[in-house]
Amino acid sequence: NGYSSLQENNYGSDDHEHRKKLISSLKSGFLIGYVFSSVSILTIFMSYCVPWARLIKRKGNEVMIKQPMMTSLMERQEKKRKEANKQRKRNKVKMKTPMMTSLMERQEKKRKEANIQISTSEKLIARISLAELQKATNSFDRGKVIGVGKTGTVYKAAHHHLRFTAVKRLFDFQHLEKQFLSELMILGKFRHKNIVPLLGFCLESRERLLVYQYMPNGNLYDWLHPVNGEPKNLEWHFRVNIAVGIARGLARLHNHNTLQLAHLNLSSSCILLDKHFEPRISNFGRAMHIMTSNARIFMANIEMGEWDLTKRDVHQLGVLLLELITGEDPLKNSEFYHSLEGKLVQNNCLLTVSAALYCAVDKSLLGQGFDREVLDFLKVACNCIQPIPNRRPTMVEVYKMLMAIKNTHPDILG
Ligand SMILES: Nc1ncnc2c1ncn2[C@@H]1O[C@H](COP(=O)(O)OP(=O)(O)OP(=O)(O)O)[C@@H](O)[C@H]1O
Repeated sequence: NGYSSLQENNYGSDDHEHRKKLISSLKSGFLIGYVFSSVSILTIFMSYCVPWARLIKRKGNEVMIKQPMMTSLMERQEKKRKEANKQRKRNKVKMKTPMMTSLMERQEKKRKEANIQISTSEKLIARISLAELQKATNSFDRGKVIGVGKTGTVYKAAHHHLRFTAVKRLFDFQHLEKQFLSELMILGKFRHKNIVPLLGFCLESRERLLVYQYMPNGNLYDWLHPVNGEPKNLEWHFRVNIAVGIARGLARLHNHNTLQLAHLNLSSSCILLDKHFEPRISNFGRAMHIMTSNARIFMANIEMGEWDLTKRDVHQLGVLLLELITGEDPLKNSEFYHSLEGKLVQNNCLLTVSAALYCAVDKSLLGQGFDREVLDFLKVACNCIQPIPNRRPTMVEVYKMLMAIKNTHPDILG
């Protein structure tokens, strides 16, 4: 039992020793395992995370580097695009500018000039309201129409203070603005017994109206060429007086001290007759300043005689004198006037031509004791229509020649 208990004791201490060793080896193994696995996990973690981190960092850096480059590049491109757009616009403007600007400038200049002319005219001629003219013409009643011209319709208007006037309502103001202003400026300045008096004007929205003194005997054309052959006898002394009056009015126009003008649109239809058959020249829409036009022509080095505007008026008056004495309508019988001019060129002899022409004279004028004057009148007319302008007399000379004829019988008209 003792041996067995000793053996048991020996065996018991060995077992204890062995267990201790086992535990310590287990502990160290466990520690090593723990350390190893921790290191492994850390290594694995590092091996994954660090490259990512680096990549992110690099990318971040790249972005940070790229960003300013990109931005400046884009900015430059944007700037270039804007610059190109601006340049394109500038080119467009450059292409348009000379034409557009000059057109706009001219329109603006015209508008300013028109305004100045209107305000100048306002000082000379009364401005009348459209409402008043509507009232005076019964709202432009057709029954009040006394004539229709190329530029407008003329109405007889009744006013309480002016009695009767002739109101000319222009058709299309945009195209006729120049004529309107021309009439205003000229008739505002010229007051003469042989020029139609302009009493007022109206300028409202699109309406342009001119108000003249009413001429009860209408126009000369209607007297010389009656409609439907209605006999309208215009006696010799009336015809002479009309011729003298027209020449007087034109001479005044050509020789005014501040404003010399050529009419350039003379015909029997623009000669109005007042109640005493005194002629009044109308239609100044085409009139021109002589000095300005002559100066321009002189600078262009063109022979003055050919272009002297006053000589055109003299020619037109010559045709009118022939119309007065022959009764031939220049609009319907242009052949008569052409053949007459042809004869003048061929013969250059007024007496022969006048003798031939004498046959064409209105028969009602002959055999009344004025045949000599009728012949002299014809000579004046032929002188005025000379084909070479320099050979035509001046308007003052025409006036004097006609006055001499009239004065042969001064008692006729008093
Ligand atoms: N002040 C007036 N008094 C009386 N009748 C007038 C007056 N003004 C014009 N008339 C009449 O109206 C007609 C037309 O006149 P207007 O001046 O418009 O005609 P026009 O001679 O053809 O001129 P335009 O070419 O400028 O139109 C004249 O022929 C005349 O019979």
